[in-house]
Amino acid sequence: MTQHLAADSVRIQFQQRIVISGGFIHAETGKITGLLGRNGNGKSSFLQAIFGAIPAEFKSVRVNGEWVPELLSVKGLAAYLPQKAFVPDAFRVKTVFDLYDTNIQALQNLMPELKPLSSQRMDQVSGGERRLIETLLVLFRPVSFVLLDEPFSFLSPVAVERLHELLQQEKTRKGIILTDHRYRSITSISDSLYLLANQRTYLIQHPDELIRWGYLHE
Ligand SMILES: Nc1ncnc2c1ncn2[C@@H]1O[C@H](COP(=O)(O)OP(=O)(O)OP(=O)(O)O)[C@@H](O)[C@H]1O
Repeated sequence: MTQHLAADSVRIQFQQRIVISGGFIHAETGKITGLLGRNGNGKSSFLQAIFGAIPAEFKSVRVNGEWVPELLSVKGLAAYLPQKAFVPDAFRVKTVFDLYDTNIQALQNLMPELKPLSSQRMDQVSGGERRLIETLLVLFRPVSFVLLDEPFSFLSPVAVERLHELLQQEKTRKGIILTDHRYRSITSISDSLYLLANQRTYLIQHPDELIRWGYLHE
């Protein structure tokens, strides 16, 4: 059965400054929902507030019509990839996959480049390798929804391609919300697309709207 996640009336303020006054997004299992926006427009804050990692002045988050105050408090519901690295440096890659109950061998078959990394410590892998590892840890959580903040950062084109394939594969089991500045990656993979601008989210129906809102040049 398709599951639905709807967040609306999201209002986020830091001190006196309103960052988002009317945030709305809808995601569902089987689909990838892309979120675009210029630097500082509030994409990370929006995802964090929906997940429950930061407080919002106001928000309404519903899953299948039921109000859920914090996604993060409901077991098996959602997982979130923060923009910044989150796995401690001293952990070995294999240990982290074990802790996350993720089958590293199955992933290594899909991504052979992970093989030589499994015995390395997190602070010994490259920036792109670390990003990929942390993205996979979150993407493969046994949850209904994943929220991914800039999973393509630091990734080489071939790693981006592989991650595209894994996202397409995982969306058959999950609803995925994705934000990144590699906008072509987002537009090519998303089933629905939102833009954050002027403190609001807008559902984008046509790529031209990205130009009209000043996200892209003509
Ligand atoms: N904890 C905080 N305290 C005060 N201001 C904050 C805090 N977190 C974020 N901001 C501000 O809120 C605004 C939105 O930040 P956010 O990181 O959500 O934007 P973003 O769209 O994800 O940006 P980018 O694409 O550059 O990562 C920025 O102006 C930022 O400086």
